[in-house]
Amino acid sequence: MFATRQISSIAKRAFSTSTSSNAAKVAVLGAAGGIGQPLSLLLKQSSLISHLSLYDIVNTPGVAADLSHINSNSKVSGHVPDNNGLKEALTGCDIVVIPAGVPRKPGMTRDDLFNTNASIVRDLATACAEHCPKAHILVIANPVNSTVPIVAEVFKKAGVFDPKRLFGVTTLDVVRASRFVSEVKKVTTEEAKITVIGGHSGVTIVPLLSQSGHSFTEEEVKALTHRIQFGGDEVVKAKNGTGSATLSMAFAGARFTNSLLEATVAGKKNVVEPTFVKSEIFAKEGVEFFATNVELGPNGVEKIHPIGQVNAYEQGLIDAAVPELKGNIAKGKAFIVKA
Ligand SMILES: NC(=O)c1ccc[n+]([C@@H]2O[C@H](COP(=O)([O-])OP(=O)(O)OC[C@H]3O[C@@H](n4cnc5c(N)ncnc54)[C@H](O)[C@@H]3O)[C@@H](O)[C@H]2O)c1
Ligand SMILES: O=C(O)C[C@H](O)C(=O)O
Repeated sequence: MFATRQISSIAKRAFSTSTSSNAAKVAVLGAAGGIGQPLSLLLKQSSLISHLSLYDIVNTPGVAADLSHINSNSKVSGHVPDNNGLKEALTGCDIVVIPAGVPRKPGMTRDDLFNTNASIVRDLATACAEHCPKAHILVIANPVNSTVPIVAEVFKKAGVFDPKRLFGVTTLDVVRASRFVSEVKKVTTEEAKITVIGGHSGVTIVPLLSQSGHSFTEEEVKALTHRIQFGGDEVVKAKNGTGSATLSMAFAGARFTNSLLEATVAGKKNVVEPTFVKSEIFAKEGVEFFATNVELGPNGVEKIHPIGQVNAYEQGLIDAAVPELKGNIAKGKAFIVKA
């Protein structure tokens, strides 16, 4: 009893209270986890964040206390479920990033996480729809191809869905693609900007190497494509049962969040990031969400870039991705619509 009360009072405490009006309240849900902690550390460095609100079912008071000693200007608060912790974490939020959920172990697909993560994401989305219906929602929790439709359906049910403000975070795929291509072509990562479209799992991850400006042998294309599509498996295998990518994901999640902050808070123009959003590109094929490069603006999605020119090999990859994506999206949607 004493311990619970003590945790609650610490949990509600906000630290380092300097704020700026030209900055946003950003919540990280799952903030005490493998991604959540380094992501929160990276976001603590942003001058475009006035309040970093950390929520998890455990341990956020400690994470918040620790981060609050960093002398950047944002306030940090830590919240757990006690005493309306989720409501407090979310109220007034401009951006909510969701890495809450279980990660893969070797031998699992991302879809194998659905049974656990679908309800976690549904419940967090329900709270967002109630307490910060206008916030931009950035979904990291896997399987992204299904969890993004879950958030959409929850927001639709609550009558607050704005497709311009819902993003599946696929940034790690382009981060990996850039790194892997830079190694093969012996160029800097700035010289290896790779467009990746589709979704975020296996064959739904479609790198468009032909648009990179580099030339590749057929073997290089096949090897790079496979490595980009299954890069997550490399990390899962190397971590040997202790989780999946956390540090590179924190880097990628911070990159996307910072780009959105630049577009929404700082008014920067021509901010483009790849992301899995509601899109017309394959809507006729029944694919409601699709990742392409997206221009971000003050209200979130400003302009969805077309796929552009692809070669026959890439067209084959797209043809394999579309039916898989359709099934993943339908599964997420059905989880809410029939509930
Ligand atoms: N989109 C991507 O590119 C990408 C990349 C890497 C990992 N992921 C996914 O991100 C998720 C998290 O990975 P991780 O390595 O950080 O896992 P983790 O287990 O280290 O951390 C997850 C955190 O979520 C918390 N949590 C669980 N249920 C919660 C709830 N209802 N409310 C709030 N918090 C809750 C846990 O307490 C834990 O701290 C996984 O689903 C993983 O597959 C996605
Ligand atoms: O591979 C995973 O399960 C985590 C993540 O989706 C990744 O791409 O690293």
